[in-house]
This record gives sequence, structure tokens and C-alpha cells, in this order.
Amino acid sequence: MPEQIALLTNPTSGKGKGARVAGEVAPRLRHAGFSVRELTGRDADEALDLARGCVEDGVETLAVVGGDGMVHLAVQALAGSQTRLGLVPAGTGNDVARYLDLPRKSAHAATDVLIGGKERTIDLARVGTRYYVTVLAAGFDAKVNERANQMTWPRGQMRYNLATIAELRTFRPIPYVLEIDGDEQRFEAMMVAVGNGPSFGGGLRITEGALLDDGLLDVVVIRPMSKTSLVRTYPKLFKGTHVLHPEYRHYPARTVTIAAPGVVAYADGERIGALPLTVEVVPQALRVLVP
Ligand SMILES: Nc1ncnc2c1ncn2[C@@H]1O[C@H](COP(=O)(O)OP(=O)(O)OP(=O)(O)O)[C@@H](O)[C@H]1O
Repeated sequence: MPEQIALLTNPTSGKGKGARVAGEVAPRLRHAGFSVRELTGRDADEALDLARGCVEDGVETLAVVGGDGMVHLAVQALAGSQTRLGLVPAGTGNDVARYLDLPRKSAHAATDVLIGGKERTIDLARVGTRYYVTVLAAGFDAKVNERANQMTWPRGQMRYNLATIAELRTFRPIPYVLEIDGDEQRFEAMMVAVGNGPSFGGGLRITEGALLDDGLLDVVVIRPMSKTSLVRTYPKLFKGTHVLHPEYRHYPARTVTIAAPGVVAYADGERIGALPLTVEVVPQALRVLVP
């Protein structure tokens, strides 16, 4: 029997890149001897139903063509199952592809990993019934996200830049209550991030050092700093050198509860919900294909 692979495409990812890329991947997989099930949901809900169907049918690999939001969707179906995640990156940020050293520029090279890659098992983080792979953030960046989502103009990155500037003008440190593995702390901060992996938002290494298979979450707190300091520290996130800032704090955790008034949390770039929320690590919950 040929090995089964399902190819679940988000046609909207990367401004239409998903649909283009999927057209290249499927024929190469068939040529390599795979039995390919090509799937596209009409919307995110239907895509999730399709992913769940693949797991129920015992498909060996569910390869998604899309960005981190698409990985997030697939993981809701794959967590704890025997079906492996394959990934052909076609999003704008692609942090999960960065974590796994998957080729991000070439769909051809990413398809090679589907054909001849190795298997690795990684941890997931869970909030209620929702799983995530990358980082949950609740603070300044989530306020920017909420503001950007309410704007209808301009489109793309510029909307986030404008929302950041607007939010910087009025942002005040947030009073948090954090409970890390049973220890409660109260403080004011700019943001709290809970990483399963080290980066979000396209390579912003907020939870620098987070490992995908250590059975731990990495909680990062950015304590209050001046607006000038915040603006200067932001570019350091790309290298992870913000960890040297005196207002950076890091705590390993298995379970963390975050509470703060009026703050909504985002994870894998998707809206999760208003605080308070509890995040738990789920060790070894996802099988993935890697180079
Ligand atoms: N047919 C569909 N199938 C799956 N997801 C869809 C579909 N249509 C719209 N979406 C939405 O696409 C979003 C995920 O997009 P995805 O992550 O694949 O690409 P991106 O946003 O361009 O990339 P990145 O997350 O890396 O920035 C989800 O929020 C989902 O609701």
C-alpha cells in the first residue's frame, strides 16, 4: 500500500501563496509514490473538520500548506494522535517552520522533507481545550493586535505599524497576577508571554531559549520601561538580545495562570480569549516531519 498523505491547503495564506504552492506539491508527492488526498476548506471551520477526518481515518501524514495560523488549526485535530504534521510554509511569519528548520523559501525543498524527512515528537501548550505551538502573548502586543483588527485601513504590515504607534501613545503598564506552578506573583508589566517555542510574529524571539521538547513552558515578563526604551528594545527581539534588558524576566513552568483586566491573549497569531487563562504544557503531544 502506498503511504498516505493528506495535503490541507489554506488558499488565503501568504496573500494567496498557499493556493499556488499546493499546485506544485501534490504532483511531486504522487510522482514519489504517495497516495495524496488534496483538501481545502471553504473556511477555517471546514478546514478543521477535514483535518479531524484525516485523523479519524488514520492518515499517516497531514501536510498543511499555510502559515502558523494553519498549523494552529491542524494541531487542534492532531494533538495526541498518531497522525504526523508535515508543513509546506506559505504564510507571512512561518515561525513553526523556523523552529523545525524547514525550508521557507522553496516549496520544492519543503516537499523533499515530506518525501524523505525524519520524524520528531514535540511538546504543545494547551489553554482549556485549545492547543498552540509557538507563543501565547497577553499585553502590549495583544493590544496592538486588537487595535489593528478594528482598523479597516491600511492593509498588511502598515496597519500593525500604525496600531503600534497609536498604542504606544496611550499604553500604561498592566497590573498582572501570575501563578507559576502554584507560586503567585503580582506586578505591573508591559507584557507576559508564554512560549512553547522561542519566537512569534515572524522571528521575534520573545521567549528566546524555549525548547520544543523539554516538557516546559517559558514564561517571559517584560516589566515596565519607558517608551524610548521599549522602542529601542523591539529590534533586539529579532536576535533575542532583549534578554539582557534589566526589565526582562524569565521563568520555566509546567502550568501558568495569567490574570489582568481588559487583556485578550493571542497564540500562534490567533485570538484565544480574554484573561484570566491557564496554560499547561502537554509533553510529546505532536509528531512532526523535519529535515
Ligand atoms: N479555507 C481556509 N482554510 C483554513 N484557514 C482559513 C481559510 N480561509 C481563511 N482562513 C484563515 O487563515 C488564517 C491562517 O492563515 P495562515 O496562518 O495559513 O496564513 P498567514 O496568516 O498568511 O500566515 P502567518 O500565520 O504565518 O502570518 C486563519 O486565521 C484562518 O481562519
